[in-house]
Order: sequence, then C-alpha cells, then structure tokens
Amino acid sequence: MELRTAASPRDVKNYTTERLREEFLIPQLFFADDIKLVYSHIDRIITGGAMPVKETLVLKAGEELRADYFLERREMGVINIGGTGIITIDGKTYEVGHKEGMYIGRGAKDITFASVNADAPAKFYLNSAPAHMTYPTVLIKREGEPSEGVVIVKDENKVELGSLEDSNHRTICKYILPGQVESCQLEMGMTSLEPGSVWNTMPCHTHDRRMEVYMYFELPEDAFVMHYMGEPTETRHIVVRNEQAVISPSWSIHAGSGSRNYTFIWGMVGENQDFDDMDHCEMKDLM
Ligand SMILES: O=C(O)C(=O)C[C@H](O)C(=O)CO
Ligand SMILES: [Zn+2]
Repeated sequence: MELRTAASPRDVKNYTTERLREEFLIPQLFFADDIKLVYSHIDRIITGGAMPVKETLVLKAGEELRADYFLERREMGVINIGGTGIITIDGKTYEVGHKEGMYIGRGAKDITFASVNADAPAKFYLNSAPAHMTYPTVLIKREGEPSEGVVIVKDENKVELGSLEDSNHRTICKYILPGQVESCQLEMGMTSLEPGSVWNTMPCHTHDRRMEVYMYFELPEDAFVMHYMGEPTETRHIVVRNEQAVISPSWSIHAGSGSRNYTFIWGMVGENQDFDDMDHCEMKDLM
C-alpha cells in the first residue's frame, strides 16, 4: 500500500508541477491481476483499483492497517468501470456490472474480486474510510428493481445540472449517501458530462468538513482534464488523464475542464455527510 501524508495550503502554493503530482495525483489505479491501494492521511481515505483478469484477487489488510483483515475497522465503496465482475464477501457472491457499485460494511472479512470474462475485465474502483459501526452491505444499480441486498439509485439522487451554453451540462448520480445507501462517513457517486460539456464543479466549492477524491475516466488516450486545486485565490492545475485519480484536501477547490466530455467518480470522507454543505466560491473571486 502506498502512503501519502497530509499537506498544508501554505506549503502547497510553493510546490512545483512535479511535487503537486507526487502528492495529489494517483497516476495508475488498474494493473492486470493486481490491487493498487493508496492510503492518504487526509481523513485516512484509501483509494484503490482492483483489476482481476485471469485471477481472483484477495483484498488484504497489509502491514499498514495493523488489522487482521481490511474491513476490520473500515467500510468500503466500490464502483466497477470495466466489464462485469464478481465480488465475493464472506462466501456470498455479487455480480457487479458496468457502472454498478457496492457498499461493503465494516466487519466483512473475506473479500475477493474476479472478472466474468478475461477479455473484458472488471475494473473495481475503491474508496474506503474508517468506520465506527456496521451498515448493511448492498449492491447498487442505477436502474432496475430493488430486491434483497440490491438498491436502485433513487431519481432524486440523479441530479441533472448545468447547461451546454455554460459547457457544464452533467448528471450527478449519488450512489452512497444518507437516505440512499447508509454508511458511517463515506459518500460516493458518479458524474457524467454530456457531449460538448467539459466543465465539472464550476462554480466550484470547498467543504472544510470533508475531503474528496476524483477519479476521471471515459477519456481517450490523448485527452485530458485540467483539474484545478488549491485555495480559491491560489489555484493550481494538474493534468489528469484516463483512469487517474486526484486527492483534494478539505481546504482545496476541486474542479476540472476537459479537452472533451468525460465521466468521473467522486468520493468524500470527513466530518459530515451533508452533500450540500459546501463553501461556494464565486467565479469572480477565483485567482
Ligand atoms: O460536477 C459536479 O459538480 C460534481 O460532481 C461535484 C462533486 O460531486 C462534489 O464535489 C461534491 O462535493
Ligand atoms: Zn466537492
């Protein structure tokens, strides 16, 4: 597991491009038949990718957690951005399709990831946070009928906003948050931009009570998103490419403009779970 420490805004404004990328960018999440995990001291979020191709991958706590198993004191959200995969949790199997997700509650011991078809492997994107109690493990689908252990994202949690005129027409699909899928602190969802729209999260915001990680995907190889971070009057950019993630401390804005439309997964962890609790930044005040 790779470890990242927290960073002060007073230091970050002096960072070079290289240092900014070292601290905040996760350049590769998906390695064939491997699990990549990055542990950040910022609210102790773990961001990762599991890409089973021919093998079944076992999620291990590693030395860093000093735990008997990964979710001994943690909860986890998963969204599959690849082909259909299988997540097995303490002997129970869940088939997780493209853009379907899972919330896995604290205490789940044996977790494995597999793909249904090695030619179209699953790519499980993971966010995990410390947890104080166990909420039910569920499979999360965007459409369909709910059933035992399967939750459908409610219409009220598919929020269309922005406009083509403002180059920011997009839909925010909220997978894990209170009233949808209960968790101790983790919130997760996916935002999809319409063709011709390139801006996410503009007008932008900070939220002093939560940190956030963005993972951009559905970008062709040569395309990129200019991800903006930093204090609102000390903005910096990081060039982010397909399937890369970027860590945003609570004091930092997090927004992006792409060379074309794209999709991203956001995950938040921290003091509260109030999605709308944001410190809004007016565009005229950004520097
Ligand atoms: O496009 C957007 O706007 C977002 O997706 C915003 C994120 O969900 C976010 O930053 C929540 O705090
Ligand atoms: Zn945010």
